[in-house]
Amino acid sequence: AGAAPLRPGGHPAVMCCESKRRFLLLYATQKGQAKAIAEEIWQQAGAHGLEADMHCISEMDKYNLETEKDPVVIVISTTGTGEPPDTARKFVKKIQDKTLPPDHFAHLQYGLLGLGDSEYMFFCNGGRTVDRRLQELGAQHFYDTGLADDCVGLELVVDPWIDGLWLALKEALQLQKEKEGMNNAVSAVSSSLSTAPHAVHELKLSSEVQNLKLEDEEARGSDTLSQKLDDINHVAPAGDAEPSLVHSVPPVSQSALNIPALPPEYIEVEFQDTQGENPHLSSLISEGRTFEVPVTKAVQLTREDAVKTALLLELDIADTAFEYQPGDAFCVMCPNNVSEVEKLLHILGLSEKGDNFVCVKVKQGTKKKGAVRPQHIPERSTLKFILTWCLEIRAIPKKAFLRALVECTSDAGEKRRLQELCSRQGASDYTHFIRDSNVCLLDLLHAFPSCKPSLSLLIEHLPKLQARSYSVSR
Ligand SMILES: Cc1cc2nc3c(=O)[nH]c(=O)nc-3n(C[C@H](O)[C@H](O)[C@H](O)COP(=O)(O)O)c2cc1C
Repeated sequence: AGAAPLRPGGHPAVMCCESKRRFLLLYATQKGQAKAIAEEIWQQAGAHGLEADMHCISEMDKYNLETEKDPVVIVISTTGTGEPPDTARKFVKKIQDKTLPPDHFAHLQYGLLGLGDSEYMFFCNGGRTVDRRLQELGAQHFYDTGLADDCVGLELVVDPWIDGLWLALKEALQLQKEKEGMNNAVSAVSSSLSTAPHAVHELKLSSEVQNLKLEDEEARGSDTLSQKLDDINHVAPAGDAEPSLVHSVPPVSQSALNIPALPPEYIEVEFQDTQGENPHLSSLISEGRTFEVPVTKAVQLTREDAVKTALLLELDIADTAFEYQPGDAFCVMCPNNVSEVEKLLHILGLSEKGDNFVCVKVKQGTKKKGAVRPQHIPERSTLKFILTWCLEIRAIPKKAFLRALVECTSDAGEKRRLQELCSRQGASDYTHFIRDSNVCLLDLLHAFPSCKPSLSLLIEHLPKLQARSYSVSR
């Protein structure tokens, strides 16, 4: 019920709501990404008329897979050398029990999203282990397993996986409803139904997405930003017959659009005149200590034409005192590029305010359920600090972000194109011109010059700038 039909320039039609159907959502995380993704699924569920009953997989007193009738969604990462996260240990031990019969989970329908990093030998092994064992115990997929690679960007798999999840869940719930109905009416029929083929939504995600490769990082450098847009022929297409980032062709350009509901605003920012220090970088990480160390050597290991650039960086840690051993992880925090931050400030009309302290609060009376102040924005820091150290300004904008940007765009043509890009009808344009092209916020703001978002909107929609983890080896 989240997508209401919208005619060009029209208003969303009122749609009736069904009572919300439940599904169980379990996450197993080591560093927080699987949890953040589960929270995103939890948040989106409402707009799809569904309710996610979400728990950490370790909270085994809060759910019971032995009796679970509703579909189960599992988001699980990998740590160590192909191990499931610590929070999943007990769960894995429980399902590994050799005495369990092969139909132990025959009643269970599930979809699994594994997180990993292809730089590691045992890619997504935590998720694969759980997936394999659930299959051995008779559980059935209602949706293809997704394996997301942190090395090229989890979102390349996570976003389409979540987009496809809703239809698959609805089909699974419908099937379950029919099954229950049959069960109630004629018990004899139920046994044959349980073995009937599933109306599974075949996405073949896992195989497709693993083949995605990272675009040359160099092409994302700030100096080449606008060049990139020209290069990929999105701003200046060959002719009107060709679609581009800013230009659509029939049928998209002529159709009525189903666009997502406008996400409610929930952030308020206030500039303060006070002076002071920005927080120490260590406050941006949840565990461990931070050290600022010089980079003493940087060598490009790959050729210029390599699909993915690999760099050997040497850090001088002579002046730091800490113990480490093979298997430990270092988290490297890379700030956003200074000139990109400056460009963003300029477009936002906030160049003068970069050094002002900003107070970020939840907007009073917001309609967003459970709105909380983003934890990754410090209580007291300057605007430049937030844009440099806290927000992932190069993230690929999600459809909800595009939907919100529509409201800040004055040019009618640009507004319509942004509506198309977040609409159901424009789904393949979104994939092609935004996701696959690695378009980021600055690209969009260059391509749609009448779009003038507020700082609060950016804080609502730009994800946390994550520290990147690297394992220590001998
Ligand atoms: C110390 C460490 C070990 C890891 N080991 C693996 C591994 O063996 N296989 C893999 O596919 N990914 C591995 N990863 C990558 C993580 O699974 C990946 O970054 C994931 O997105 C983390 O999700 P989380 O924050 O929910 O734990 C490892 C990451 C770290 C920091």
